[in-house]
Amino acid sequence: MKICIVGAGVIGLSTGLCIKNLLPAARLTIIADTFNPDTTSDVAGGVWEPHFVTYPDKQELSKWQKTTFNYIFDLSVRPNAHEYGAFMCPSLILESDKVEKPDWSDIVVGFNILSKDEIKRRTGVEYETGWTFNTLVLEGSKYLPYLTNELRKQGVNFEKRKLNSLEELTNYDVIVHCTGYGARKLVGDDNVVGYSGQVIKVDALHMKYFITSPTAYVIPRSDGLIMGGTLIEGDESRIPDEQHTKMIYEDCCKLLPQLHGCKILKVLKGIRPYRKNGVRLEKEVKIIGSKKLNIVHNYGHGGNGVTLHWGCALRAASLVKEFQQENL
Ligand SMILES: Cc1cc2nc3c(=O)[nH]c(=O)nc-3n(C[C@H](O)[C@H](O)[C@H](O)COP(=O)(O)OP(=O)(O)OC[C@H]3O[C@@H](n4cnc5c(N)ncnc54)[C@H](O)[C@@H]3O)c2cc1C
Repeated sequence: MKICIVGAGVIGLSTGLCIKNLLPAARLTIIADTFNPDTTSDVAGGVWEPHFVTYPDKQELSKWQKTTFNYIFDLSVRPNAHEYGAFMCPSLILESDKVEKPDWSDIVVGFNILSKDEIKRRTGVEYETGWTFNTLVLEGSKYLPYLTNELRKQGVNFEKRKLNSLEELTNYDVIVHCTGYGARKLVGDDNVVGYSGQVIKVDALHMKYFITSPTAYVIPRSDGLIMGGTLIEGDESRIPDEQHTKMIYEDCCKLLPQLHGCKILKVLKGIRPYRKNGVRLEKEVKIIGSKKLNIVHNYGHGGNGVTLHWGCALRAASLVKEFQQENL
């Protein structure tokens, strides 16, 4: 069976690994116009935290979230967890409005709702909502190379090229489509809307908490700290904006004054692939003249690509297997 995955972000690479686990004999090629370290997945904060996530089937969504949490947790407790960039992280979420307890509160560890007094005592500022819990972080700069190496070891081919249409791939038995924001053009899906995100990496190694407020957030890294960030609808540019860099730095220092003076190491920008009706994870058959394209779509994860990736990758691999069984 000849399979082609289009896209080499966290979704394409993890789907590749799940397909190889399920169908070891499959001949797999991954085509993409950008690879690690130049994809949006490399920019991701990498925190497991559902964020503006929509999907019509709530049970299925919860399954993908839980499966992914458990999978990252398993990576984080292995002796070589640092090679995957997976670790457990104490977290604090602050909101100006009163927000109901999220439906994912039973997936993370030790979810606790803070009283307004407790929030004021801890932060010195008044917020309506405050939650503490432990969640997981997966660093793209380590996890994506790990996935790539695993796939190479299993004989997967990598090809760097930009596609204008999936119809260029008629010589494959199944195409697995994982192009994130690229799907808007590649398959003409107008429901995909890009929300750009800029973050900066600083040398504050001592900060080991994920903290997010209405104006700023910080996420620890093994080699620094991510300060974020912007969320701009419809912005397609991946070139960082200097004014935004300044604003992010100032807002994070307002949230955590101990960050004043830390050095900027890197500025990163990516495009979150939101999709109005939620992730597209389904099979499609297209007839092109005398040829048939068997497609599995797996795109549109918005700001939740890391949070959902493993659950979605397992499902996408099972859809590939369904195509194989139908053709037998
Ligand atoms: C600032 C920021 C912070 C974030 N923080 C988090 C977080 O903490 N937690 C979380 O869960 N998510 C987070 N996200 C969201 C996360 O980054 C995305 O959901 C995820 O990266 C999407 O992965 P993907 O593989 O679908 O897309 P991408 O990483 O964009 O990969 C798409 C791939 O498709 C290829 N491609 C596209 N079009 C074509 C074409 N025409 N031909 C060939 N190849 C093509 C690209 O080259 C690339 O290889 C964040 C995003 C941003 C920007």
